[in-house]
Amino acid sequence: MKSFILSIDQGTTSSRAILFNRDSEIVFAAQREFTQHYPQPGWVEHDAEEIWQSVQAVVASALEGAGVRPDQIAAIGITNQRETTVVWDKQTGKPVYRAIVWQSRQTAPICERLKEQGWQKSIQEKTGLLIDPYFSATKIAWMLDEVPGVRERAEHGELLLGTIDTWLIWKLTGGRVHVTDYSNASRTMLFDIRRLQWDEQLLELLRIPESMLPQVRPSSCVYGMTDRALFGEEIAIAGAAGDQQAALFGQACFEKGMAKNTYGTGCFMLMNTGDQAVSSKHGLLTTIAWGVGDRVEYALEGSIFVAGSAVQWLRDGLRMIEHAAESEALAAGVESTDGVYVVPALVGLGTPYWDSEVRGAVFGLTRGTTKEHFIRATLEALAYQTKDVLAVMEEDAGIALNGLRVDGGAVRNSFLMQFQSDMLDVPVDRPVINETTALGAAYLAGLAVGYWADQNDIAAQWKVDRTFVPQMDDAKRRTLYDGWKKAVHAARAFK
Ligand SMILES: Nc1ncnc2c1ncn2[C@@H]1O[C@H](COP(=O)(O)OP(=O)(O)O)[C@@H](O)[C@H]1O
Ligand SMILES: O=P(O)(O)OC[C@H](O)CO
Repeated sequence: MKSFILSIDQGTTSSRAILFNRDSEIVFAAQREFTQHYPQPGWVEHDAEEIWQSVQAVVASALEGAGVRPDQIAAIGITNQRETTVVWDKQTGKPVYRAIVWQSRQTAPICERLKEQGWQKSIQEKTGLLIDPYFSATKIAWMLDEVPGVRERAEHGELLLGTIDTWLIWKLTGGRVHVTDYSNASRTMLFDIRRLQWDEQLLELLRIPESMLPQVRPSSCVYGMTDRALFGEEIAIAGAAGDQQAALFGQACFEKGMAKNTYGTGCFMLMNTGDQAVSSKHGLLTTIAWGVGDRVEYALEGSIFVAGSAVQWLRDGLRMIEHAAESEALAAGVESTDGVYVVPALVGLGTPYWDSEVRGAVFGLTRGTTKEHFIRATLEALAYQTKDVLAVMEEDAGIALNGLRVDGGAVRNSFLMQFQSDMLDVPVDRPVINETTALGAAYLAGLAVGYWADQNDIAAQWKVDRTFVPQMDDAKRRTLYDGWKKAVHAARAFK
């Protein structure tokens, strides 16, 4: 039996390769950042070739660092920044343009046009998504329409498209396999999440030739073998999922009603809704969680744009702290925020407000306000935003949460986690392994090749590091949260 699973986590700012053993322990992790391109205000692009090079480099470092040979790897799992899209030439393997990143707003005019034409309802019914430049569909349309020669080449069947999972699998297999998984397909705004197929009407609407599209497969299955030239060995690529869905899997949220929240740059909260694709009335996204075997499961997703990045802003913009970790002791050093609220709407607000015009605001300042109050109010804002999302999620799903599993860089902050539990009035579970995204991809790959027996085997491996239990009384919780609601309302009025 081979000893390790190699997980490739291709994120927005860095690529990571992590080797896991059968006890879900990290054997070795390697990470490399790559270039962010901002060709115009609001545009974000990546060089897909540089991404591929960064992935090769971290895989090589992980194998070398761990002293592991390729023949000791049972399978590779891939997880990726979602929605980011690449179009490339089938013959040469060269991208026709840089990858357009999920954050990029260059397709806002296309989205406005689709909204004006009345497509919102039908697009939400088919894809579970809202019309927004965030998703892949309009990024593809933009490349076809704006990059000279691309439409013609696409119509001649010379070009392929894909999200980052697709690009990496294509590269890893030496250009032999063009696939994606259900979870990534469900972020394109081209995939019918109930019929489980590309939607002909949306392809026609955006004039995207079908020949460019990858085949959609389950998230746990052998997509192909790596090109022998890469590792001198063929290794099965056996798992793929978008990073937030992979984190849900890595947190073993397998039962309907289980949820996780990832506190990174932003926050992404996902709740497993089982085999039901629940439609949201409050700005949540309905998305495919994963396909394992012949079963597809769904999730509701809420997006908070600014979370850990608010702490970065305290550090780099306001220079109130030198390291993110200092925020914890400073916040805990005061009894309360003394009535201060920070609304960190630095790039607008996501779920449930979807207000791209609102900007950050601070309320309740007095002569007595200190840096500590300000820092505490910023951290508390992460917890309030999460409560905003959870409130609509519980309503849309008709499920009351009885615990939240957390991960991501900011969960190291125990003050924040305790306040989160107090605000939600549910226990918050921080697991031993914080790299749940990579772990989820490893699990998906491991399941496909029999490295782990089944999901029960995996669920039994999930271990809690610390559970934060609610300690705040109801009246205080209500008063604090009412203040937050008022602050958001006032911030939105200032436009
Ligand atoms: N102790 C801490 N308290 C609060 N925020 C933190 C702490 N440590 C890290 N962060 C925040 O977590 C984020 C990094 O988390 P990570 O999961 O690596 O994010 P991403 O994957 O989005 O790059 C940063 O925005 C950082 O400010
Ligand atoms: O790369 P991350 O961790 O910032 O995640 C990006 C999300 O997948 C975008 O939808």
